[in-house]
Amino acid sequence: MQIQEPGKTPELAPIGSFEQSLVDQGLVDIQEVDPTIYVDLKYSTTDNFFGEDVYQELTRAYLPLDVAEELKTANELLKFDYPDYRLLVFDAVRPHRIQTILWEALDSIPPLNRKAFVADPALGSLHNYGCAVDLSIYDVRADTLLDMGTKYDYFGHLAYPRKEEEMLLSGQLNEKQIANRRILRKMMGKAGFTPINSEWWHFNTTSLAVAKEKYKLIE
Ligand SMILES: C[C@@H](N)C(=O)N[C@H](C)C(=O)O
Ligand SMILES: [Zn+2]
Repeated sequence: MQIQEPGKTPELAPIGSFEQSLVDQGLVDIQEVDPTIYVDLKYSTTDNFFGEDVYQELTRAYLPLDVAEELKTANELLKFDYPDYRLLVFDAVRPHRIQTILWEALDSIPPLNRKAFVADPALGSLHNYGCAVDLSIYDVRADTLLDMGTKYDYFGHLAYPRKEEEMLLSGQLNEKQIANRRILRKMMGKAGFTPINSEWWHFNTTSLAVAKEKYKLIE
């Protein structure tokens, strides 16, 4: 895993024209708002569910300033209660054209079920407005991600927050994994984010209707 460590991004290319266009549209690099947030932008690597770097020139995690500030609040709450823990972001704003690529990559799943894992590009994802973030918790002392019971983008019931009790009873998740997810939900919830039922790593900051009114669709 290649993590962009807080405060230094040596392996990243200088900001290119696409990232500059995000800045021009009012988005900010979240590590400029909070240099203690870690980033491992999975779709900018080949370590993702379809094994391709689809982000290409997008190498940093961007959000609208107000959303980035909410994320900073979540990270501050986390650090206050758990000084060794930091938020680690897997995905932030996601261009709409990439949403289509993700949607089509899962075409073995019928559209009605697929929506639990990837938002239908015909409707749009909150990521396309910078109003959703995918993340976990990194333990800086142990130098590892917390065990959440599945990898990022594990598309199945084991990743479903609403199935945690059932997974615990069947022995597929343990108490510690669920406790770790609860820490993430608690900090994100206090900062104003809402979890979804089907992915422990995904949090929204508003509804799609409000996002469409208030923020720009990133193409
Ligand atoms: C693809 C996955 N990381 C994700 O973010 N899914 C949600 C539902 C989305 O596409 O908005
Ligand atoms: Zn997401």
